[in-house]
Amino acid sequence: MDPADMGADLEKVLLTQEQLHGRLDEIAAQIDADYAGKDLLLVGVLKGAVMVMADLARRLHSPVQMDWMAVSSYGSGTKSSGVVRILKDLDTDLSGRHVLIVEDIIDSGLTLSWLVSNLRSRGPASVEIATMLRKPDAAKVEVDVRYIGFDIPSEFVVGYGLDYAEKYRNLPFVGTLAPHVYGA
Ligand SMILES: O=P(O)(O)OC[C@H]1O[C@H](OP(=O)(O)OP(=O)(O)O)[C@H](O)[C@@H]1O
Ligand code: HPA
Ligand SMILES: [Mg+2]
Repeated sequence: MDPADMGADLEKVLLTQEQLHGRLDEIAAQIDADYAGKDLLLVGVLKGAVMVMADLARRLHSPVQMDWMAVSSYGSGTKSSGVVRILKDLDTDLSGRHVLIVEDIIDSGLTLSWLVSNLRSRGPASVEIATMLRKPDAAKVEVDVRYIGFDIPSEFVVGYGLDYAEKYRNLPFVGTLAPHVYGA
């Protein structure tokens, strides 16, 4: 897709579709090797993780299970307050399971840090994280991440599942928005 298709809303492309897919090939191969002989449950975090989940899962060679959670931070306008509410819980019992959480981005880290301890309390055999993007300079809490696509600067990005006001998730690449989109 040409950035021009979304009007003049984009400022720059940070990661192309080819870069995202190339990195997913490598991560999928690592996951295949690490979980060889084990039953793996992928847990996608709605809605941002939809694209990475779909593209990662199709690259894996074992018949994984996929389940979804929807969570929401609340607090007055803050992005991730660290206080997280479950909007949709898993359908799967985690006892004894090898769980791999699939995320689009770790920004402050608050969402995942909460989610990891929530899922660990359910008696799984293991809980690890795969994220397409991470903003190391934005971390408010350290999260132990097993698989990382790319470290990126602390800029607000959209595309490949990531939204601004619920839009732009369908861009096949990751980019930044032009200032006029934010009303600047
Ligand atoms: O590291 P953090 O600062 O906690 O931010 C990362 C989280 O924020 C975004 O989700 P959001 O809550 O916006 O929901 P969405 O996935 O539906 O866009 C993103 O998809 C991560 O889940
Ligand atoms: O940079 C971002 N873009 C979109 N959604 C997000 N959620 C956390 N960080 C981001
Ligand atoms: Mg989001």
